[in-house]
Amino acid sequence: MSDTPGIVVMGASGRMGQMLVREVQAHPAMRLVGAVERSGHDWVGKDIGIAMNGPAAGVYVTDDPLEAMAGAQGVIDFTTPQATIELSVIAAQARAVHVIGTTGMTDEDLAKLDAAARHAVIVRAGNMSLGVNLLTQLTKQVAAALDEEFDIEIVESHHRHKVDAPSGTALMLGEAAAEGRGLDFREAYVAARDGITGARAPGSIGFSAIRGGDIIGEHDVIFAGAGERIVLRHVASDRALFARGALKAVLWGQSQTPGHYSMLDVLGL
Ligand SMILES: NC(=O)C1=CN([C@@H]2O[C@H](COP(=O)(O)OP(=O)(O)OC[C@H]3O[C@@H](n4cnc5c(N)ncnc54)[C@H](OP(=O)(O)O)[C@@H]3O)[C@@H](O)[C@H]2O)C=CC1
Ligand SMILES: O=C(O)C1=N[C@H](C(=O)O)C[C@H](O)C1
Repeated sequence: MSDTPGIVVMGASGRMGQMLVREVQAHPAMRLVGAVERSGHDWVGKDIGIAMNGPAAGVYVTDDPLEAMAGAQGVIDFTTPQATIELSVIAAQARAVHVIGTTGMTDEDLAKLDAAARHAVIVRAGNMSLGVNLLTQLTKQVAAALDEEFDIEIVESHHRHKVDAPSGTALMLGEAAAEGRGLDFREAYVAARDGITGARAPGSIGFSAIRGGDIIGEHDVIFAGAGERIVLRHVASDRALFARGALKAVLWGQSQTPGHYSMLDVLGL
């Protein structure tokens, strides 16, 4: 039995899933021990390496997360809210670190994750990159330094396949801005302006979402004042960025006590 943690990748055929499989396989301090896809997916039963048009990996895709988690110390999960919530119960039973990149969670979903995190380590972030997590801190700082004369707007752009809006990253940035300015995020939140909206409400935080092509993920936090504008921007040009953050999180989680953590905890920001 090896000392390196055994890692399961949930949603292994997805855009992030495939990236995660490659990164886990290439990492010297972890082993790929499982790959999960939804029931009915045509990769189920196949060797994950072959399914990804590469050499055999000796790991067969299963639709049974419980089976995949046997002997695993961590699971990395970039899927859907429903799949993530179901998996959180299984990961907690297995006492495995559950790293969650899935976005589009409701408050009810988050409460279920809090419950699972009483028994196991969960690390969840709408964006796993160092750059975006640093940007949340900068956003909080700038929002605190500027008064309400500077309107805060967040613009995000993603590929045509993305199903949720605003993005998880945009919400993280919005929450950081609200915190910096001492606003209640829910009260400040304004999305999807259309028609005769009336003038901008003072103290609001606006969100705009662009969807198209193969954009990996771009975020602007705009502080718009009279005669000047400050724009904080993050551009992701490679999904490996998110996968590497997730790998860092699953290793970090091995030495933590149960709880619901964020990438700020992992990165010490
Ligand atoms: N936090 C971060 O840093 C990042 C977060 N994300 C988020 O990650 C999520 C996934 O993104 P992306 O990879 O682009 O999406 P994809 O649709 O490409 O991948 C999701 C995968 O999950 C699979 N899946 C769905 N239900 C289940 C289930 N019950 N069991 C196992 N697998 C399941 C899907 O299968 P099928 O297609 O057959 O339904 C699909 O293969 C999104 O929420 C996205 O916003 C993305 C990038 C970075
Ligand atoms: O769906 C994506 O692709 C991404 N989702 C995350 C989000 O919702 O912010 C992170 C990244 O921007 C890519």
